[in-house]
Amino acid sequence: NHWRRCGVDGPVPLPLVGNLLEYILAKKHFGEVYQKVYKSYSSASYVGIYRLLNEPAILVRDLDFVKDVFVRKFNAYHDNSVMIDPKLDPLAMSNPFYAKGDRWKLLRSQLAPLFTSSKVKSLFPLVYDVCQKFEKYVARGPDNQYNAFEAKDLCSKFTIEVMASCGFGLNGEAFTNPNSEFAKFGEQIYSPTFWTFLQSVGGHFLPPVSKILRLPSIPKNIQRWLTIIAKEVIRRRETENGTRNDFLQLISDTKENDKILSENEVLGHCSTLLIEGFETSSTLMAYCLYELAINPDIQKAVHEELDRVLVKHNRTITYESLQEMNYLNSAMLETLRMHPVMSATVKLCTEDTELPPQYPGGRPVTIPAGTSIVVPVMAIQYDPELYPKPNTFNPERFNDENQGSRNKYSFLSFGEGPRICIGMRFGMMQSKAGLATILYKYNVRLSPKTQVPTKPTPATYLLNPESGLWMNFERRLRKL
Ligand code: HEM
Repeated sequence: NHWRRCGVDGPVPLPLVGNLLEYILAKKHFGEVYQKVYKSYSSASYVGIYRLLNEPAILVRDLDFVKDVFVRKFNAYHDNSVMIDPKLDPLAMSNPFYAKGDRWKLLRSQLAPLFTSSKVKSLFPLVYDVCQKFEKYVARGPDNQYNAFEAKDLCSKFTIEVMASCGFGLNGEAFTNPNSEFAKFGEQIYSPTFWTFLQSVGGHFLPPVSKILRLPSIPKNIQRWLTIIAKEVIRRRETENGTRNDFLQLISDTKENDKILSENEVLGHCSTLLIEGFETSSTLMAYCLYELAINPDIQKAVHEELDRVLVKHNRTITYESLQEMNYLNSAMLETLRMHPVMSATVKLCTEDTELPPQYPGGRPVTIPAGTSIVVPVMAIQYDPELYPKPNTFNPERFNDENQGSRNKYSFLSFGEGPRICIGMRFGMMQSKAGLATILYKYNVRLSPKTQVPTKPTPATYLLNPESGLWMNFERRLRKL
């Protein structure tokens, strides 16, 4: 009765599971469940819903309200509606994504200097080295009974290797050693399993239950492993007196009030970058390859751009050449529109706040502090009023002209405002470098094993293709 009493319209909930029955039965990803609600209330600026254990939440529809949440009323909506237990998850305590209030401000300010354009550019040589390994690995061909590469797995190898190198200055051996610690880490933390499903449900919807079940956001053995390698690398750097241009060095050199950060702070930040940095980018890369494989004309246009740009750069991918690949950039943004890695962002309203009327001519409503605010990113990015023919992959939506004429808050794959993804520039750079490396040399074809259209698995918090994205790479014959 909560929303009925407040005079807010919304779907009738079921006991315990609220409006998330299909999610809890693992039939749909929660992003798809929110999309269904979004579509059913087309004239409302928001909808009153219930999440698990019938927690009342507001699902935002109107883009002006979205702007309030991310920017205009940031004071009331600055925290993410996620909770972690410091005892269970000491490393995640350094991740700004989980941090609240002043602690978030501090962590964000410590990380921000790492992501300026010049710092991102300075990391490019390390990314380039990994691109070379990536190319060699693909050239060797798939090594499985399906005679095809699974794109998510393939691209994760690339991004794990990049993060091992750019984060810690280590060789992750993701391409050469199937038992490498880095490869196992990637698999364990993000591959869809019953554990990741429980962790997603517990950590993001039912924090008290996750506390009782003792479900950390990062598995304990991974926390131990990360701590050991980071400490070892920090010690080695101290004794060798070496410097290397990577995240670990940049963080170690960071000063807070003229004091360098403690070893634990450095360790916490490195683990944040490793965890946030690889899965998001590999998901973008894998879905982009999938979309290009099922849209051969668009793939052809990407190839033409690569040939045109790289001929000017000695047929070598450089940081500068990446800046000239505008069409590939648009294809990546269109991929993120259709496959937003975080299909919904959930903020916490931290003070009693007046909302605009739900329907034109209605009256304003005050919601209490503690209410979760769901921004249904996937639903907004599939709204035909914002993106006509939303199921069609069309990179032209992201050329300068079309992007400029659309409401800024209709594209939320990196969030917006003061909490926008801090690693956006680096994530786009590493993904673009990896994609350009492969696409310059190969045509991408889908293997019959791939389900089209692809469906996200409900078992992971971030978007993940349910039955994989299987594909083959055929060497391109380029005219000289
Ligand atoms: C394609 C790649 C990526 C995508 C789609 C992505 C997406 C996102 C999204 C949606 C958020 C939440 C924004 C919000 O709370 O409103 C976020 C936050 C964050 N991302 Fe990314 N991300 C990507 C790459 C990266 C990389 C490469 C790093 C670091 C190396 C990174 C580090 C972070 C951090 C630390 C936060 C928390 C920021 C805060 O709360 O202040 N991300 N990202």
